[in-house]
Amino acid sequence: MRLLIDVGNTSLKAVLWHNEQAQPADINNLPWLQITEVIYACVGRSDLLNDILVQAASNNITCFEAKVTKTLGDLVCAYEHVGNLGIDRWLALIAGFTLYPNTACIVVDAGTATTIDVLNSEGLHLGGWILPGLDLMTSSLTQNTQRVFDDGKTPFTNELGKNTPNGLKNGALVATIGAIEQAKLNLTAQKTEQATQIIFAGGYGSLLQQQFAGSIFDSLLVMKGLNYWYELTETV
Ligand SMILES: Nc1ncnc2c1ncn2[C@@H]1O[C@H](COP(=O)(O)OP(=O)(O)O)[C@@H](O)[C@H]1O
Ligand SMILES: CC(C)(COP(=O)(O)O)[C@@H](O)C(=O)NCCC(=O)O
Ligand SMILES: [K+]
Repeated sequence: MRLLIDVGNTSLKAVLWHNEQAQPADINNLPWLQITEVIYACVGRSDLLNDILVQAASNNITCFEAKVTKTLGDLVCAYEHVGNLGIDRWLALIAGFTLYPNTACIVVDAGTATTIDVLNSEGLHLGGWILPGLDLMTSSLTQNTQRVFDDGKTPFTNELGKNTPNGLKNGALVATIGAIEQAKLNLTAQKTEQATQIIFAGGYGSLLQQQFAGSIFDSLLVMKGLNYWYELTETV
């Protein structure tokens, strides 16, 4: 059984991977006797991992930290300085490429930040964008203006706003939708014949997925990426 950990900027997520399936993990009560290895990725506070890594060491369990490399199999990273790309983005790309081989993908991870990454059907990462996540978009406006307010109950929809919370929430949503639409243009410019698969992950992934017909939401995308990263890296 593998322990997979993804430390984001809002929360640490952990699952136990066994028989090709994820089970929820209680990080305060881990079944160390059954864990064979720990594989983790961190873009958030690395100190959140200290306790778990100490426990793993005292149980003689090896820990692997996933890192971005220029290539992984046929997948090629767009960044010149690959160490600057968020590992969560790379893992989501690894999962997208593995789950949808020979298919152009737009991978959207909507958490604290919303990242949008474009991958062509050959596995070439063309690049991407980092946007404030939906909550950061709205809070940056309410915190830096006198009169823009949220009421804590208005949902995000794609309609025109007719009051302030509506204008605020919907503005954040359509800005994000617009960026994803813009990402699609980068693939049509590449004359990709096959349809593009849009894949969503992250806390707001499910909400965004509903805006794009034919797209999918995979709450475990980064975890699957961790598993594939480990399997592909070990065999190289
Ligand atoms: N059902 C949900 N579960 C978790 N987070 C959610 C949910 N709906 C919206 N969110 C928002 O998603 C963000 C957290 O997403 P997550 O992918 O865990 O972030 P990160 O990877 O940055 O830690 C927060 O802004 C949170 O308010
Ligand atoms: C963009 C991110 C903050 C997203 O993190 P998250 O919203 O998942 O917490 C993370 O991928 C990151 O720190 N990236 C480094 C910069 C880059 O990817 O270019
Ligand atoms: K993200």
